[in-house]
Amino acid sequence: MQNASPLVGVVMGSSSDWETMKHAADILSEFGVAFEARVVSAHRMPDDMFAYAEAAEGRGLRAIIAGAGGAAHLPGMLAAKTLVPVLGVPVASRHLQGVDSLHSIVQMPKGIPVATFAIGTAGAGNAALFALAMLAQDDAQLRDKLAAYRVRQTEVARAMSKDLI
Ligand SMILES: Nc1c(C(=O)O)ncn1[C@@H]1O[C@H](COP(=O)(O)O)[C@@H](O)[C@H]1O
Repeated sequence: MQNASPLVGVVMGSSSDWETMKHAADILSEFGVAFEARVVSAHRMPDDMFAYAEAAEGRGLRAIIAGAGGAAHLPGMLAAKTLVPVLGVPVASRHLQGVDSLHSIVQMPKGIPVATFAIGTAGAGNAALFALAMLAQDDAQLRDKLAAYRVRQTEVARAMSKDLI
């Protein structure tokens, strides 16, 4: 669903974040929600990052999932420049395992919120599920798909017991 007009932007500070962020993209694909994936570094391409944030609402984006590692300023800077909700994903960093990324994203000053998720792939997946839950507020079909996803997940969890003694 990368050709239809995107509803969700999946952005990241570097292509090295894609291993993590593709877990968000995979879930959006699974649910058939149009999205785009872009590298938009606040540090390395600040003007592009500003332009992306400024255009987001007019382009019809309903959520931006932003992943970054280390001094992870991207989600907060995007949030500073747009009213589109920003969902921050701390990417695991080489030396500090993403605790630095988490703290960078979660410690926003009052007034500019970033919804912050867990470090790594679980956070990326949950950010996508959260974006879907927001979109499902006015999309009954999507709501049904989310409900079915939960049912399947429960079945998988229940089946786990059979492998135990
Ligand atoms: N945190 C940021 C930002 C930003 O916040 O603007 N731009 C790049 N980065 C991060 O730098 C890490 C290393 O990047 P490289 O692998 O390209 O050296 C990545 O996790 C990226 O998100």
